[in-house]
Amino acid sequence: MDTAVVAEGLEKRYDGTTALAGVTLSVERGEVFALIGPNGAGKTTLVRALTGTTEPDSGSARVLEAAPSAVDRDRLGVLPQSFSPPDRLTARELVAYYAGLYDDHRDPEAVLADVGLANADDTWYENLSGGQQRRVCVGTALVNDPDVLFLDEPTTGIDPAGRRTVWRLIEDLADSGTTVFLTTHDMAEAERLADRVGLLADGELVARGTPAGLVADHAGSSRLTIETPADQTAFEDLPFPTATRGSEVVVREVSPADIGRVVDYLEQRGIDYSGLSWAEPDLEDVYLELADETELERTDGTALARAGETA
Ligand SMILES: Nc1ncnc2c1ncn2[C@@H]1O[C@H](COP(=O)(O)OP(=O)(O)OP(=O)(O)O)[C@@H](O)[C@H]1O
Repeated sequence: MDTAVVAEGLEKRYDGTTALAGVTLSVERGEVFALIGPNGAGKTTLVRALTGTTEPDSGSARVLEAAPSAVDRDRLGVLPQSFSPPDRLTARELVAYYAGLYDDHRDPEAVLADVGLANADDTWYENLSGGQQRRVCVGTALVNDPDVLFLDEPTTGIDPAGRRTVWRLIEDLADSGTTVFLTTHDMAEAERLADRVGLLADGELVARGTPAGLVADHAGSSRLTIETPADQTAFEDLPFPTATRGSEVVVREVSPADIGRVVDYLEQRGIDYSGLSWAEPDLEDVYLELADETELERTDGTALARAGETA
């Protein structure tokens, strides 16, 4: 398979902040690649470096075998994280306007219908809801039927049904051969859409792989979560590993067939519980395993800073 997007050793610093600390990755043609990671990890900076809207300090990027700023614009679609089209154009006028910027483009009416805006197409952009505005923006990014589409948090602010509309749209584009590079905080979105996922933390790509591969490598086993005032010691005779997490006890390596055994154990020992839930590990567990430390450091830091302020 040919490569559509390549980053080699990309570094970018802003004053004292390292946004990208040497990122190397490649995305094959027709692949959907999802970039996940905490706030401030460098995702938008990486998208900007790959689309030619920021210059890296070092390293290089290629899209469709060209430097990002030299890619044929007809072949590239970009939805930036912050995108403010003119407020006093209707959804229909906006999509038609962006269509007019390209030699070849899709039918704007069909694009509006695809993003679920066929009924709001005569409303000024400024009067659309946040989610409707984001749908218009998604429409403008793909109106030229690009070969490579960068979507920086495409479904932020879009309601659950609308999110599924956008997901189906992305799936259809991928089925027709479009390469999609997506950033998202929605693990269900990454897991559903992506062939491969990359996890960026502090400007470094700390893990990459298929969603299933990442889950197998980093997310641990299935778990039964029990809401209970009892702690782990009440569970020590269970033949499964357990851990106390706040007001819950988490029992690991429990298959669906074992749930009955655990419930019998609770009943026989008279252990109080108010809820039970069983879950397979998923991409969210991968994220929590690999990126949670960044959050803990950050929140600890904030708490300490606050303590210092009030002391
Ligand atoms: N133009 C800029 N000037 C100064 N610092 C910047 C600039 N752009 C990004 N940064 C910093 O670089 C780091 C990475 O930011 P970036 O926006 O790439 O993160 P992100 O992963 O996209 O975050 P989010 O999930 O919140 O969108 C942050 O610390 C941010 O403050």
